[in-house]
Amino acid sequence: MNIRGCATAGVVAWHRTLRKALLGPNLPDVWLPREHTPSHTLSQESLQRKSFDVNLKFYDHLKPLLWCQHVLFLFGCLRLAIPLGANEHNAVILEGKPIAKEIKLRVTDELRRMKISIGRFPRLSVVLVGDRRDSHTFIHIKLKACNQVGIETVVTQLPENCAESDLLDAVSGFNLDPDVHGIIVQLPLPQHLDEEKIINVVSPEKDVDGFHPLNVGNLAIRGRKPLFIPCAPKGCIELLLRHGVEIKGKRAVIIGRSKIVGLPTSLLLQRHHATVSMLHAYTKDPQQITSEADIVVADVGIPNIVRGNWLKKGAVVIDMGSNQVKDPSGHGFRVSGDVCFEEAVKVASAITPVPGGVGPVTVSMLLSNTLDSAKRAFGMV
Ligand SMILES: NC(=O)C1=CN([C@@H]2O[C@H](COP(=O)(O)OP(=O)(O)OC[C@H]3O[C@@H](n4cnc5c(N)ncnc54)[C@H](OP(=O)(O)O)[C@@H]3O)[C@@H](O)[C@H]2O)C=CC1
Ligand SMILES: Nc1nc(=O)c2c([nH]1)NC[C@@H]1CN(c3ccc(C(=O)N[C@@H](CCC(=O)O)C(=O)O)cc3)C=[N+]21
Repeated sequence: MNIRGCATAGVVAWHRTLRKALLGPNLPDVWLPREHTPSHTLSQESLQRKSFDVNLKFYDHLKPLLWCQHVLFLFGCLRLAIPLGANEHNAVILEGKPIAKEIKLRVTDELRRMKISIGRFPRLSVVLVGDRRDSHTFIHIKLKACNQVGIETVVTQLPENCAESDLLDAVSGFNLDPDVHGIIVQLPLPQHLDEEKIINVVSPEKDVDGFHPLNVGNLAIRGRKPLFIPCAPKGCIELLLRHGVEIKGKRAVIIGRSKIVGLPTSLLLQRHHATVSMLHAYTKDPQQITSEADIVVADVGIPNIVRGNWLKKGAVVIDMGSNQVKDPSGHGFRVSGDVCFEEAVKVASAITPVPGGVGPVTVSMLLSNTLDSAKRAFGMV
């Protein structure tokens, strides 16, 4: 596949008053029966209409000037002659940072009240095996966020070649510790360790990643409620809902079927009554299938694999990719999404940026899950 380099374009941030979303620190119920499923106000059509309205207003202002067809013609020629700049597109930019900020404030406030009322606070234990650059980056981001809101953290770092029993012992220790409310084992693990075995050992009550089979199973089956929903998929849905993107009845394509993102995102989108297709490494003609989707979620781990010509005009694009790539300048690394932003932004009606899209919301969901876990442990729910 031809994957062209595609730098993330600088874009005008689009801010919209944040509506109270359905998923947040208090995890309101998304498992309502069909008649109660909220319909969201800003559909894709209206997202498109919104940008169209902006264009109309722009031309309204120009109307007095465009007093004859000659001027119009001249303007048209000029317009065509100037190459489209990075900001001249119609897609709404689905910013994640303001959402993450708001969730963090709510978590901070709840934690403050928790400390005042019972003098206790949540603690998150993080287990890191090996020395992967990206794992270090992700853990640094999570620890920083915990520190900002007042969640205590404990990090256990094991060497790349550690024995499976060392890792199992570390997790079991955290399971037994009543002062630990959340446990994450950073993935991926080195090849010699059995990922599924480790995940099975994490107590489902402390599984703030939502990867334990009990939590995944309860997410998968209609009418059941998991203790935790995985953070990135929860962030994806939160972002869609807060930006008023209608999910019900829409065709969603998820590229990637990982347990961290793709699979649970498909389950959540189905909970919200989307019709979901899953694409993976063996899918034939992913471009054709993706081009039929109203909502596209990219979770592949390959920079810029999703090109502009994969997308239906007006699709909503959620780029979950967070790939560290060497900076073209030769100095250090930068983060790149799975979607070629520069191309997609011209076709989509709304798109998440990388960085600053789903990533920060994912991290705020980890804080929210840890808070929920502590509340359950303290009998506050
Ligand atoms: N923003 C966020 O909050 C988060 C971002 N991420 C990012 O998401 C990306 C993916 O991570 P993760 O889910 O852990 O990755 P995995 O490697 O676990 O999964 C990748 C998926 O992509 C599929 N795939 C691989 N190549 C192709 C292809 N050519 N066409 C279609 N599908 C393909 C694989 O298919 P198959 O199953 O057949 O192998 C697999 O299902 C990374 O960039 C990661 O950093 C991850 C978590 C959170
Ligand atoms: N047990 C486990 N749980 C995870 O949740 C988990 C994991 N393992 N392994 C790896 C993936 C990846 N992941 C991300 C988290 C935050 C950003 C994030 O905040 N990204 C920033 C940029 C980050 C950067 O600068 O590199 C952004 O998009 O703005 C991205 C990706 C969680 N994961």
